[in-house]
Amino acid sequence: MPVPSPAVLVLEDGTRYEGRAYGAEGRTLGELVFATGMTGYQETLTDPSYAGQIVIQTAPHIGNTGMNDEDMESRRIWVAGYVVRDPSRVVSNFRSIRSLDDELVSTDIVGISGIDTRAVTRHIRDLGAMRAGIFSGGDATLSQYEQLELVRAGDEMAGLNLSAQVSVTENTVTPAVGEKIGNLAVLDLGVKQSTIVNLANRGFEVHVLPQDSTLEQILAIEPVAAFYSNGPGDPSASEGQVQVLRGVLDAGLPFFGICFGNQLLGRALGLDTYKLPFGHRGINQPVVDKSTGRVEITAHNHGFAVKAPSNDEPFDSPNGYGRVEVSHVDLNDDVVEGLNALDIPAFSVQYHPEAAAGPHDANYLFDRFRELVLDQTKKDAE
Ligand SMILES: NC(=O)CC[C@H](N)C(=O)O
Repeated sequence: MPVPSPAVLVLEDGTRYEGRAYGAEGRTLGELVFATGMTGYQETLTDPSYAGQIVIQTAPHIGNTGMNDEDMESRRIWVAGYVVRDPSRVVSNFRSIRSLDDELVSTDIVGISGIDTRAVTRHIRDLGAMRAGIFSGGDATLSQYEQLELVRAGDEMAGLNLSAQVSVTENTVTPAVGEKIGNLAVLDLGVKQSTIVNLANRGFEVHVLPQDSTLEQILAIEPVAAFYSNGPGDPSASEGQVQVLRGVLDAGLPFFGICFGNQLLGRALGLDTYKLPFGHRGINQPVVDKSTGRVEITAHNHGFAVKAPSNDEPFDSPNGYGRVEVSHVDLNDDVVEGLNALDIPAFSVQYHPEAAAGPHDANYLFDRFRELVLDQTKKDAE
C-alpha cells in the first residue's frame, strides 16, 4: 500500500496540525467547524449547508460503511475540506457501493487524516470557528508563512452568500405520495433529499425552485404553501430571498422553514440574525418544544441564529406581521431553535426534523405543517 503523502491543517490563528493526505491532494480553504455525530458521515458530507466549510469529524473512525446511493442528501459532497483521525482501511456494509476515499478523490475534495480531531475541536470550542486551510501534495511544500497568508486571505463566513453555488437552476418536481394536498413551492437554498421525501410523504407535490426565484415565479406553480430550505452562508447576506418571503407571507401562503429557512423567516419578520461562536453541529442536541413542554433530541447544523426580544413571551413582529413567539429553545445554551407566528400561518425551526443523520424525535413538525396547510385551505374555502 502506498504511504500517503504529508498534509497540514493550518488555522488562521497560526496553529498547525500535521497529518497525511486524505482524498484529493492539493489545497483547500474554508471555515473550520466540527461535527460531533458518531454516525452519518455520508449525510453530513452531502448536506449542501456545509458548502464553504472544512468539517472536522470528532468520531475517530470514518469511512467504515463506505458510500451508497440511498444516503446521498444531494447530488454531491459539498464540504470544502474534511478532517478525520483514522480513515477506515476496510469498507464493510451491505449497501456500500464505493469507498469514501474514492468519492473524495473523484469529487476533488481535499482532506487530511491522522489528526487528533478532538483536540482541534476543543481549540475551536475555546476560540470560535475560524478560517483554515488544508495543504497537501505540492501545496504541502509551501512555506508556513505562505500557507498562513493564504488562509488569512480566504473568505470569512460572515457576510457570505453561497446559495447560488448549491441551488438547482431549474424547477424539479417530486410527486406527492398518497392523496395530494396541493403544490408546495420549495425555495432551494441547499435543500436535503430527506426534506423533499418528508414533504412528499405528507401529500405535497414538491416543486423545488431555484434560489433566485421571484414571487411571481413562486406563485406561478399555484402553490398551497411555501417552504424555505436549509443552506450554506450568512442569512444576513440573503436580503433578496427575505424580500420574496415577505411577498409570500403577504400573499397569505402558509409557510414552513428549516434552518436557513428559519433564519430568513426571522429576518422577514424583522428580527436580526447573528453568528454563534462555534455553532451547533451534531445529532444529540436537546431542544424543548414550548407548546408541549416535551424535550426532543435533535440534529443540528448551524453557525448563525435568530435573536428574539424574548424566549418566554410573545412579542410584536417589527415588520408588522402580528405576534410572534419563540417555539423551540436549545437546552444547552438557550439559542432560539424555532419561531411561530401567531397571526399568520408561518413557523420554522432552526434544527433538522428531517434528521439524516440523526434521531427522528422532531419528525412531527412535518405533520404540523400539513395540518397548518389543511386548516388554511379549509379557511380559504369558507
Ligand atoms: N443548515 C443550515 O441551513 C445552516 C444555515 C446557516 N448557513 C448557518 O450556518 O447557520
